[in-house]
Order: sequence, then structure tokens, then C-alpha cells
Amino acid sequence: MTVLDDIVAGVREDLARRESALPLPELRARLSDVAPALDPLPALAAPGSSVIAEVKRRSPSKGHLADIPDPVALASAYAAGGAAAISVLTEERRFGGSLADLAAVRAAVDLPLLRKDFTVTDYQVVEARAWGADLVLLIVAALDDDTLRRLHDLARELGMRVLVEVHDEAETERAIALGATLVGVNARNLKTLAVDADVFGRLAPLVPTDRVLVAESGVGGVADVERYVAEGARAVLVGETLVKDGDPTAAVRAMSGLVAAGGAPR
Ligand SMILES: O=P(O)(O)OC[C@@H](O)[C@@H](O)c1c[nH]c2ccccc12
Repeated sequence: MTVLDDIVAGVREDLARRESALPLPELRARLSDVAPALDPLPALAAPGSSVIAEVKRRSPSKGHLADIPDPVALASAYAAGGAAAISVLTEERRFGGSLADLAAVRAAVDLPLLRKDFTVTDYQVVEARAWGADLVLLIVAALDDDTLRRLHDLARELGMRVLVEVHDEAETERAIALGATLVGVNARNLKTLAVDADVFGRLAPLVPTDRVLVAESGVGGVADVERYVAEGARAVLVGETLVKDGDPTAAVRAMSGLVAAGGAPR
């Protein structure tokens, strides 16, 4: 069993509890009370690096990262630094997140929000929208093609964008075949938790230039953003570095708006 299998098993258990408390038809009925989803694509696709800044308390690879007693204060600090979108971890067991964090940030911040979780069922997609998300993550490694397509199409029907996450060539082919507009290249292998900063540069040339590439994980500072931008990233998804920084506003600002020397490579 890989780390990913183990995480998804826990996610499914927690999900079963929520679903029996609030069945899908009732959850769906709540969607009519939710404001329409915001579109993160214009900001992410614009020239110059964009930052998707993450609210993340801990992770299976690093353990405790930051307490984050007030996720709204952190998200507001990210917004003040010019973040293009905010990612909120909602997985509880391994990442210390919650849907309550997502709802709290939604109520306070006008930026597009990514629900960051291990989404494997329709219920979680509807749930994301019901709690105010504008964007959902779909991890290709965790889904078969039929489920990937079904969840992708459901998210789009609900007005959300999908960040389709890949880590190798085969997953990248599957994301492209799906028609993914936003492709996230995770430097971390979720089956082993190993980080490889060279994965982005290997996979980026396989992705058509009309797609928006996001470099995810292990971004330690401006130099990493510059490297990813030079390799074709439009955006970076950053958690650990930002939650540990004493001045997250300045940190987001420093990583934003960087352009590739000599023009965009793709
Ligand atoms: O904290 P980091 O190394 O900056 O990583 C952020 C983000 O990329 C990471 O949290 C992530 C990327 N894909 C995921 C899938 C599930 C959970 C978490 C993730």
C-alpha cells in the first residue's frame, strides 16, 4: 500500500461519516444558496508568476508545520501580498485541515479558493462548491480515467475550475487527454513523498502551450519560482515556505509577477 492509498482510505472513512450526516441530495440542495464560483484562470494565466498560497498546518512528509490558529488572518495576509488564489487544505487526519477552515476563509477573502483534498467521489466535488470553493484539485494518480473525467465534468458543471495534478509522463498524457486547462505538476511523489524539483522541467514540454502550468510543492523561495517560470510555469502552489514565514505578505509579494528572462519559454 502506498502513502497515497493510505491517505485516500482515511479520507473515504471520514467522508462516509459526513455523507451519512448529510446525504448528497440535501447537500446539492444547498448549492442554490452559494454565490457563483470565481474564475481563477485570468489571474493564473496572466504574464508573470502567480502564487496560489496554501493554508497548511502539517503534512505526512514534514509533520507539524505551523499552528495557524487563525486561518483567516493567514489567508488575508496572502491576499495582501497579491496571491492569485488561496489553497485551503481540508484533509483532517494528515494535514490538520477542515471544511470549517475553507468556510472561514471563504467568508473573509474575495480571492478564488482551491479546496485542497484527496477528491475521489462526486460527493466531495459538490461539497467543495457548497463550502465556497472555486477550484478543486484532482490528483491523476488517485483516480482511474472514468472517475477522473466524471469528477472533472461535475466540477465544471458546478462552475468550478479543476487543477489536474500530475507527477510523471503517463499522468501528464492522461491530463492532456482529459482536456485539462490547469495542469499542476507536483514535485512530490504522493506514493513515496519524495520531492524531485526536476520533474517540472521534464514534464512541461509535454503540455500544450494553451494550458496553464502550475508548479507545486517544495518551493522554498524566489529562486525556485524563477527557475519554474523559466521552465514554463505560470503559477506556483506554495505551502510550507509561506506558513513558516514570519511575513507571509512580503513572501507572496516577492514570488509574484516574476517573468522569465528573455521571454516566456512556452
Ligand atoms: O508545502 P509545499 O511543499 O509548498 O507544497 C504545497 C502543495 O503543493 C502541497 O501541499 C500539495 C500538492 N499536491 C497535494 C495533494 C494533496 C495534499 C497536498 C498537496
